[in-house]
Amino acid sequence: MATDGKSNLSFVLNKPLDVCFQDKPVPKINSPHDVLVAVNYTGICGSDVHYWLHGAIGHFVVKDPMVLGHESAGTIVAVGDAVKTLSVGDRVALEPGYPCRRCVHCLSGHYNLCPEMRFAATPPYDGTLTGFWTAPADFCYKLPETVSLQEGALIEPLAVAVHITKQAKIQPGQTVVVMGAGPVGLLCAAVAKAYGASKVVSVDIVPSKLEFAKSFAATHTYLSQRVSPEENARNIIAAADLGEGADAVIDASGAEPSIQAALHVVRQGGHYVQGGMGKDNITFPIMALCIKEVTASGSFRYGSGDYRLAIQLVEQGKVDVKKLVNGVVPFKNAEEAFKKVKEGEVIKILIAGPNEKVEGGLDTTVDEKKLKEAKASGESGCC
Ligand SMILES: NC(=O)c1ccc[n+]([C@@H]2O[C@H](COP(=O)([O-])OP(=O)(O)OC[C@H]3O[C@@H](n4cnc5c(N)ncnc54)[C@H](O)[C@@H]3O)[C@@H](O)[C@H]2O)c1
Ligand SMILES: OC[C@H](O)C(O)[C@@H](O)CO
Repeated sequence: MATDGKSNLSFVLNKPLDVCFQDKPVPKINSPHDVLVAVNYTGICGSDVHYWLHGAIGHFVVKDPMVLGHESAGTIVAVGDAVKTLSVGDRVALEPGYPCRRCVHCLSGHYNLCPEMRFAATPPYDGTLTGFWTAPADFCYKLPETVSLQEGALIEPLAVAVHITKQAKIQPGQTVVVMGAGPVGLLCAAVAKAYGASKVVSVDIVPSKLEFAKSFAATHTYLSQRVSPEENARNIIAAADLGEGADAVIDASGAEPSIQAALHVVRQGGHYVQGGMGKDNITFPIMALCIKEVTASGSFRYGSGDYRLAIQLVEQGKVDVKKLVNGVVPFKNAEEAFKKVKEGEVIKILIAGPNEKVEGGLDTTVDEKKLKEAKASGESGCC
């Protein structure tokens, strides 16, 4: 496809709360192993919203204008000479971070830990809210015929959940508690179920999120109370009849009270996984970790095999990512979509690529009032 002279409209963050649309040059295929993709749909992640609001996450600071977005699916429009696995017209989920492939972490199979990672919409690298995107072919995953491009945009957060849930080492029949019922927590709950968990308990501070969790993947839910972490933990164990405690507990909230309760919910010898990213430092119940011999793991993004497994879970109908999507907005309404996510009015909203036609609107099902109350009380663990 000839892309010379084509428009490549992109959604650019200049500085906090200052965004614009820019027509950038269509990127060139610079390696014979790369492909050029027309982006069809992009989801908004909490980290995109955080950059939009604050211009930084930890030591990643937006110093120059940066294109936002990293949860995308698209259609191949050109391939480099060495590409054998993809052809023009293939629909793909985009894995948005490219490691160096040479360092000790890459060579040991943990490329998500590569210090040279170039991750979309993490400064200084541009993101995928753009018309055309170049990528190494092996970081573009062909979607099966039964998986739509909109579902394809949800593969990124699902891969995050796959990676988190893998660390929890769930065996068939085990019990799992997931703290937080935002997109990542909901997807962890669904993956835990797909891994064979017999009970999956979703915990949140917003009732409507728990209602949705019950309809999505949770077998039990618990509305966290303003009581001690120990008491919340006892209540969770009682509510789901977890006996000595849960075999595995995943934090997908990043909130300190949730992390504290998690260490009291997990059984002796159980697994705890930190998926949520909240404050850098918190008070952590280290005695519970020690005395119960809990195996605790961190989880960051995704690595070998996670994208493929995420796509299989969708293809096999084990995780219905469509249910998370409240609506699709045209590219020109990207800022409006960011506002909706910020206000907690949606679970997942997709922004159509600049060359995509969009029908329909937004379905806002989340209990906005409760969420605002929670945010005002400082309980939310968003990064
Ligand atoms: N580890 C990774 O690679 C990775 C990748 C993406 C996102 N994240 C992080 O995962 C977390 C979840 O992402 P998300 O997109 O679902 O975010 P989100 O903000 O939509 O979801 C967080 C949920 O936690 C709930 N919550 C807040 N305080 C709570 C408490 N005390 N107890 C129980 N629940 C509570 C909120 O109501 C919300 O539903 C975020 O912290 C995000 O930064 C991590
Ligand atoms: O899904 C990937 C995550 O959004 C990113 O790693 C971000 O949260 C930190 O850079």
